[in-house]
Amino acid sequence: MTQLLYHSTRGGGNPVTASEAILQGIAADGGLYVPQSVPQIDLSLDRLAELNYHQLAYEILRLYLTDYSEEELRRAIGRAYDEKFTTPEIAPLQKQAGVHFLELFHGPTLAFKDMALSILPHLLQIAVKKAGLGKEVVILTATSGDTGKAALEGFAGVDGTRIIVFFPEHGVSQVQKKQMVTQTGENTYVVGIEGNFDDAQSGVKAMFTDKKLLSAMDKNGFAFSSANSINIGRLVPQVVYYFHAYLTLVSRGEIKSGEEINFSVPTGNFGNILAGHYAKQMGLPIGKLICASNKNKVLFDFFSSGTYDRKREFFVTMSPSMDILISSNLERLLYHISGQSPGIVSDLMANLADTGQYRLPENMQKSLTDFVGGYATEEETAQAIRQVLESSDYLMDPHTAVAYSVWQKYRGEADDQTPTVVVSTASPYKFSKDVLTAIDAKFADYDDFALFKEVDKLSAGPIPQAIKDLQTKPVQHKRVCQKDEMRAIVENILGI
Ligand SMILES: N[C@@H](CCOP(=O)(O)O)C(=O)O
Repeated sequence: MTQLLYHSTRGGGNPVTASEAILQGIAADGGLYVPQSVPQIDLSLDRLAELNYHQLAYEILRLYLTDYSEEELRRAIGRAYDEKFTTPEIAPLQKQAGVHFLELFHGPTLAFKDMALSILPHLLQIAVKKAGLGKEVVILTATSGDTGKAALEGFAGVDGTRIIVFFPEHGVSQVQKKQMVTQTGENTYVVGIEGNFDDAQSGVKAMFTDKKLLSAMDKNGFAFSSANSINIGRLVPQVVYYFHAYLTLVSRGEIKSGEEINFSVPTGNFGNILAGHYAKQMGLPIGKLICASNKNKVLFDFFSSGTYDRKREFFVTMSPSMDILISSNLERLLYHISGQSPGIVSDLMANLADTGQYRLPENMQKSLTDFVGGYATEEETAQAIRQVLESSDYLMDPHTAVAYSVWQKYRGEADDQTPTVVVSTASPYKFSKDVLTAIDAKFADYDDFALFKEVDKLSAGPIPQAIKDLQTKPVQHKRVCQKDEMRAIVENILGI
């Protein structure tokens, strides 16, 4: 098979192999690695429909990670998708309320991030060996709630790595925070910041291109990588579940092979939905990718107007993982729809950095037809939770509820009856208080932990083992910093 190489969206440096891109996390010029071309599936959908999740993952991953051997990939897949997932299906599909929910929260941390962060540490360790790196890899991670815990779980105790997670001290759910600050493992560091996710992500990205810091890291035997979806090693495993959802519908006779379906995806950093876009580009029959935002509707405005404008009020919502105004992965989409022009992407990104906004040229705007933007207010999100519980006895978390609400509005407005998969990104247990308050205001007086039993009563399945004893677990991490202290914290942790 010919080698698939990866380029920086901003054109700097030479193309790199998949393992090099995964190891670096982000390109040296601050751009994101993108495949030089999106590979095409080389097996028929009918043949793919015969495969289980592991086999399917191999068939997708081998097309992107061409410098990994078959044995390396199969072993990594086997170790990633094992009994850490509470269902052998890995990503079950539930037909409820006129739609299909793709449940991606049956992994160890109860969020879709497990789908990629269970395998990324294995891919990274292989990459370290291939590169003969001889350095400790420091995984710098910014989180708005879910990535952080999934990354900690994936990298805790992994030889040759340290993981440092920055999260908004006042912008995640109680369960999300407790999941992170109780993380054990000598190579794990968790730091709250007095700022929002965008501050955390910008601080992390700046460190990746900070020459002085990089030189100090190098001298002391460290190298950075990333567990965020800016790392292509996060995105590729996410492509798999789009295929899995489609093929499950074919196997169940819900659709005919080749028929188009839509996906409604709750999105903040644009990584999840971009993985769906790659699946479509690979040949999966996807009609619309519905990009569902919460009250922080920067992506909705972008798709409606062609202008990206992050200069606006930032809201803390009941879907905190999507409280994001700088959607990193949009840069990759811009690269693809610009005809792979690093010059255009660099200009747009420079505008974003300098003025907080950019406007797409007309021809690029016309290339956005795969996507439909929509958003749900807090009240619409709560209403969706109530409505689906009442009609179908099915309990959604607030992120999933955003995607459901946006899909409903889109279907009505566009009169589009295409079978649809709502990507269900987190367990309702992670947001017990908000979920239950959406149903009955009396629950607003309780905390997340006190309400696990109530969630259990509402057919969400038994309280997951992963969070059963969370409330009483000892706190391991107490660091909190200002947003301009992130670099100093990293230097302190590494002793450089
Ligand atoms: N929703 C995320 C924010 C970071 O996104 P990522 O997909 O780039 O890791 C979170 O929960 O942290």
